[in-house]
This record gives sequence, structure tokens and C-alpha cells, in this order.
Amino acid sequence: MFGSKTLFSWAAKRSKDFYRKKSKIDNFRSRAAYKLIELNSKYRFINKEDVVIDVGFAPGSWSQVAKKLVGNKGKVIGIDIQHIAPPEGVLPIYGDIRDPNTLTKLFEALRLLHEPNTNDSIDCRVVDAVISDMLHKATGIRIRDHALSMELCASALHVALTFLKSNGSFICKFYMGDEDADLQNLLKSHFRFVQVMKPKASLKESREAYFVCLERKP
Ligand SMILES: C[S@@+](CC[C@H](N)C(=O)[O-])C[C@H]1O[C@@H](n2cnc3c(N)ncnc32)[C@H](O)[C@@H]1O
Repeated sequence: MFGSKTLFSWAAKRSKDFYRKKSKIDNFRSRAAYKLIELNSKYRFINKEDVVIDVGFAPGSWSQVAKKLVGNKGKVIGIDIQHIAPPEGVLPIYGDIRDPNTLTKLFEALRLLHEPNTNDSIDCRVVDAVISDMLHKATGIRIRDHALSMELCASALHVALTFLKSNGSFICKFYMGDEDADLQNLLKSHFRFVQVMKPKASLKESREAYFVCLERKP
């Protein structure tokens, strides 16, 4: 009969198809939308009128979900290396998050959102949530993929620490490996609540999970 490996990959394929089909019906740009929906229904880090930065937004389903949650009075800024048109109502910034010029563009975008008629600089800690679903192209070598993911997490954390209000939230995808515990300890030094979660829409065989960090310390 079926080996456990066959059953496992059948179950994974079935769940992949389920969320992919659902995303078409619900008009989301990708199945990843359901990961953010589940994370936010559990932890409520995005609310009406919030300012949200979505790091690695393309193709844009997290930004679609975030924009719905913040409503007309809220703002969503999406950052990505890929020049993909953003969902309606989302402000795109194109660039590598590891490049300081991208942070400058982000600062400028936040200044314009807050003070459209002046050149005054703003306090840059005006953001309620930084969410990162960033991923590099997988190399297939676990140690390498983990190291690359940790580098992206560090860059996303830098954005969070630069722009988050106190009590703001940081959600970050990571590829599991040896350095998770060190990163988790670092996150605990900046946030009062830190937990690892793997949403249902995340394939079981994938080594991805999410850090959920709430209540940034002042
Ligand atoms: C898994 S996709 C994100 C999917 C998205 N959350 C959605 O729901 O549509 C990962 C994204 O991270 C972006 N990315 C990877 N490295 C990046 C970097 N250094 N700077 C900015 N974006 C990056 C990729 O271009 C890709 O679009």
C-alpha cells in the first residue's frame, strides 16, 4: 500500500491546491494571503487605521490582506526588489532591503504620508506593524538557505527597530536552522512577547515558520 512518504506528499499537495484554489476564488494574488490571515486572527497585530510596512511584498497578497485590515484611513507600504505593480491602495518602494538607500526611500515615504505639505522631518517611529514574508531563491542546501534567511530577518528587524512605535509588532518569516534560538533571544530583548508559529497554509514539509513579536519595548 502507501508508504508514509507518499501519504505525506499527497497531503501536502492537497493542502497546497486547496489554498491555491481558494486564493483564486477570494481574488488574492497568492495562497500566502491565508498565512497572514491566520496569524492576524490569532494575534491581532494589524488593526483599522494602522500604518504597516510589508517587506518583500511581491506578488502582493499580504499587502492585499493588510490593506483590507487597515481600511481607508490606514496605510500600507510594500517593499520589494521585484518591480511588480502593488495592489490597489498600497504604496510600493522598489529596492533591496539590505541597501541603505531603500531605508532612505522608506523614510521619505513615511514623511510624505505624515507631513505632505512640509519638509519637516518626522519622528520615524510611526509604524504599527512591520511584516516580512521575505525569502531568497532557495539553494536547496539547508545550511546556506538558513544563513540567507537569517540575513534577511536581520534586515527586516533593522527596519522594524527603525520605524516601529513602542508597542508595535514585528512578524518575520524564517527558514529553520541552528541560529533560530539566537535570533529569538535577540527579538526577546526588543519585544515583550515573542512566539514561533507555523500557519496551516504553510506547507508541513517546508522549513519555514514565523516569529510573532508583539509589544515593542520603548
Ligand atoms: C515569498 S515572496 C512574498 C510573498 C508575499 N508576502 C505575498 O503574499 O504575495 C518573498 C518576496 O521577498 C522578496 N525579497 C527577497 N529578498 C529581498 C530583499 N533583499 N529585499 C527586498 N525584497 C526581497 C522577493 O523578491 C519576493 O517577492
